[in-house]
Amino acid sequence: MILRRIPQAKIPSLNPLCILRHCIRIWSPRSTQTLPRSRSGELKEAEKDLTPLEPPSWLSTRLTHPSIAVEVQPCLAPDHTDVGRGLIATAAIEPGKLLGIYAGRIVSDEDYHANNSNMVISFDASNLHVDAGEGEGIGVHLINHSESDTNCQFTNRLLKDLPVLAVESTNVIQAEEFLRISYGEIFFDAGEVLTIARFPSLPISHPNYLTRFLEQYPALKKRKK
Ligand SMILES: C[S@@+](CC[C@H](N)C(=O)[O-])C[C@H]1O[C@@H](n2cnc3c(N)ncnc32)[C@H](O)[C@@H]1O
Repeated sequence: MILRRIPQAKIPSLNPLCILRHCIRIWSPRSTQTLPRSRSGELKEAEKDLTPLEPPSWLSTRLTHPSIAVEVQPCLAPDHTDVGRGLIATAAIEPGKLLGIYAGRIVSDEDYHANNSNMVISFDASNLHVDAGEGEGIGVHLINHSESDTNCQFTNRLLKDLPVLAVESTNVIQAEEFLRISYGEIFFDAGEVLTIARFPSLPISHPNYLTRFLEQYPALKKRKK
C-alpha cells in the first residue's frame, strides 16, 4: 500500500548517532511509504483522532522552522561538557507554533525489532515506527531530552490529510534558547540522563553573564526572590 508521496527535497538529512523511541500515535512523511495490506486498518483507525495542522508558509520548502539552527548543546553536569548537537532558536518563537515535522521511513514492528536502527519513533496505536535514518542536517530529530524543563512537545497532526508527527512549542522560546523535549518514555539507562543547558554559556566578562546564569539555573532565580 502506498501511503503518500512528498518531494524528496523536503526530506532533511538525518543524524545516524541516536535512537529515539517515543510512544506516539503518528507517522511521518516520506517520499514513498509501503506497508503490508494488513496494516491499513490500523492506520485508518489512528488517523481518525488527528487534528489538522494549518501549514505555515515555510513548510512548502522545508520541514524545520526557519528560526532554528543546529548547535552543540552544553550540559550542566560537572563531569560532562555537552550532549552533542541540539537545536537552538535564532529568534523568539511563540507558544503553539510548529517547529518541524519528524521525517523518516515507516518501518514495521518486525523490521524495528529485527533491525533496531538509529532515531526511531514508535506509534503506540499501530506498532509502526518512523526511522529518521542517517545523514546530516537540521531536523527535529536533533532535539535533546529534558525530563521536566521542556519548551516543546511531540504532537499528532493531519497535514493535508497526511498523518504526521510534529513538534510544537509549548512556551515562548527566546532567541538563543535551546529546544528541549521529553522523549516520553524511559529511553536512557539509570544515571545516563544529563541536565541539558537552556542557553549557550557566556564568558564571565560579558555584561549579561549574571542574567544568563540565572536563566540557565532557574532554581537559583527562585531562591533570589
Ligand atoms: C535524538 S538524539 C539528539 C541529537 C544528538 N545530541 C546528536 O548529536 O545526535 C538523542 C541522543 O542525544 C543524546 N542526549 C539527548 N538528550 C540527552 C540528555 N538529556 N542526557 C544525555 N544525553 C542526551 C544521547 O546521546 C541520545 O542518544
